[in-house]
Order: sequence, then structure tokens, then C-alpha cells
Amino acid sequence: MLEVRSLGLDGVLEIVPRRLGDERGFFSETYNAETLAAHGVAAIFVQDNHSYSAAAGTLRGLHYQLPPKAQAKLVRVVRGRVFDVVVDIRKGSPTFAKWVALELSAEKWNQILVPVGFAHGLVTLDPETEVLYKVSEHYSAEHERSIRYDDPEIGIGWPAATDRLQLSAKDRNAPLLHESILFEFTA
Ligand SMILES: Cc1cn([C@H]2C[C@H](O)[C@@H](COP(=O)(O)OP(=O)(O)O[C@H]3O[C@H](C)C(=O)[C@H](O)[C@H]3O)O2)c(=O)[nH]c1=O
Repeated sequence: MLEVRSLGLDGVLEIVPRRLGDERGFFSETYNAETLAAHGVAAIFVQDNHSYSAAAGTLRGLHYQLPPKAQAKLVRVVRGRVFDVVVDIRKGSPTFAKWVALELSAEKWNQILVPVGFAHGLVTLDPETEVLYKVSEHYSAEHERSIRYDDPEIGIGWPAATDRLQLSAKDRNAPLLHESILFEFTA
């Protein structure tokens, strides 16, 4: 019921649930803990989030929560398209500060799994884009952190979705990676 492939960073996966079509349309199991566990995904999710972005070029991130509220995320798009980015922020990791990106869309029906220890961000590629995602720990403003989306130490190749990016003040003023409290890497 699932296609799963590694995106080249520890535990960062593209997941594509099957869509079972018939004359009415389709049915898809978009989350199944047992099926994910069978593919080595141990995270259990406790909260669903839904964000709507009116404009293409809306950039959200890079975000993460610190322990004990560190979150794994399972992200998908039900309308529009996003360029989704995951960054390894585990100090001592052989892939520290490395990033991978994936286009998520309703058309592709794909999802990205963001493990604990990674920062997450996205930029919308279409107007009126809606992102649904599950998180493995509840929201905690106290433990929430941001890193600058354009930190040269990370060097994310954001697409020129539009000539003007739209960001929250929090994201526009986020600290750089080297100024941030990060995760410890355990081999
Ligand atoms: C994340 C979150 C936020 N909020 C409140 C806090 C603010 O009053 C408002 C907007 O929050 P924020 O500006 O952090 O939302 P985004 O910029 O979309 O951030 C999210 O999008 C990026 C891509 C992520 O990966 C994070 O999971 C998440 O932080 O919702 C809640 O009430 N619960 C929550 O779980």
C-alpha cells in the first residue's frame, strides 16, 4: 500500500500511498502506522496540522522543536505544490547542515518524512496551496525554534518560485545555524 524511498539523509523518506481508483474517484490510506512501521518508520503521530498559503512564494521555516518536544513530521500537500526542504541539524552528524528537497503536490500524492533532529521548511510553488502534516509531539511554543532559510552555511537552493518571497517576521528574523541550539548526533 506504500512506496517508500530514501532521499539520502538518515531517515528522510519520500512516501507515496496507493490511490485505489474506481468509477467514483479514488480511496487512499494516507497514514497507516502499521504499514509505516513495516517500512522502519517508528514515529507515532499525535497532532495533525493544516496550513493554507494564499500566494505562491510563501516560505515557512526552517522550523523544529527542541527535546523533550522534538517532532518527527509526515508532510503532504492536498492542493497546489511546495518545494519541501529538510536539513540535518544534529551536531556531529556526517551530514550536518546538509539538506535535501522534494516537490510535494496533490498530483504526485507524495509525502515526506522528517525525522527528529532535522529542521523543516517549505516554499509554495502555486497560489492557494494547502499543506497537511502530522507531528509526533504536540506543539510547544517554549520548545519551538527557527533557523534562517537563507543561511549560507546550509546553502538551500530555493526555487525562484516568484520574484517576491512572503515570510513571517519570525522567519525573516530567525537566527543562523551556528547561533542556534541544535541536536546531538548519536551514531
Ligand atoms: C506549528 C504550530 C503553530 N501554532 C500557532 C502559532 C502561531 O500563532 C500560528 C502560526 O504558526 P507558525 O507561524 O509557526 O506556522 P508556520 O510558519 O506554518 O510553521 C509551520 O510550518 C513549518 C514548515 C513547520 O515545519 C512547522 O511544523 C510549523 O512551525 O499557529 C499552533 O497553534 N500549533 C502548531 O502546531
